[in-house]
Amino acid sequence: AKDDLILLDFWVSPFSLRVKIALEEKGLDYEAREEDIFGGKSELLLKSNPIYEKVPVLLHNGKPIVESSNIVYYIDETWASPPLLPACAYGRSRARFWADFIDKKVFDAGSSIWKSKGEELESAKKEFIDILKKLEGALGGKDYFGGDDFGFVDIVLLGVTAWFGAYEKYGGFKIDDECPKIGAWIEKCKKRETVARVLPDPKQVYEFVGILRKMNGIE
Ligand SMILES: N[C@@H](CCC(=O)N[C@@H](CSO)C(=O)NCC(=O)O)C(=O)O
Repeated sequence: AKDDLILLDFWVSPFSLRVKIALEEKGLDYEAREEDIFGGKSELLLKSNPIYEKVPVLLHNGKPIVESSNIVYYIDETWASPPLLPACAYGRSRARFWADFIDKKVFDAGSSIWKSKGEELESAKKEFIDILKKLEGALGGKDYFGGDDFGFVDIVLLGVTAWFGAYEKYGGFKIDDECPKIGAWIEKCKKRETVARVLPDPKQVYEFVGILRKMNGIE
């Protein structure tokens, strides 16, 4: 029988976005079920991810897989083609290193930008750009992080790029000026049908961050 795939989702979550891109790349049908993460999480979410109570959660024939990079890894191991990770252990370890770096650094550094003003904002912006420069170094002259083909690390970073326009606006910088190779990589990835289909509208993300700023008392 066909696999039953349900994604417990939040439309603007960079982490949910990673899973959607991976599912699209594998050509899988899935149901994205929107969670109200501010007002009231569903019983299914609380039961499926009792430890963090966060989205995304992928339910595969009822079995919950949690943590977005981990879910993308599971998808790649469960549906082989097209491969998102290399076959060799060294290549996989390098991919997981960069996914972990992205997980630890990029979203939090970006959040510091819209959460701060004045001096704090300046240092948050510098920190974010330093992190992007390290990623630019990893990309080098390659088309994608893994080389010639789009894959795991691209997907892990792409989810967060949906918020980059908001970071640029609130931070007063242009990624194309600071990290031109990353800027070019983003444009290339956005041309992929599997990415274009699931990326939220940057204007709507910017408006959402405006709401978050109000919720956090930042004007
Ligand atoms: N490390 C996890 C982060 C998921 C997350 O923060 N999800 C947020 C929505 S997106 O910002 C979430 O579910 N927040 C609800 C809450 O914090 O209660 C992952 O990669 O899946």
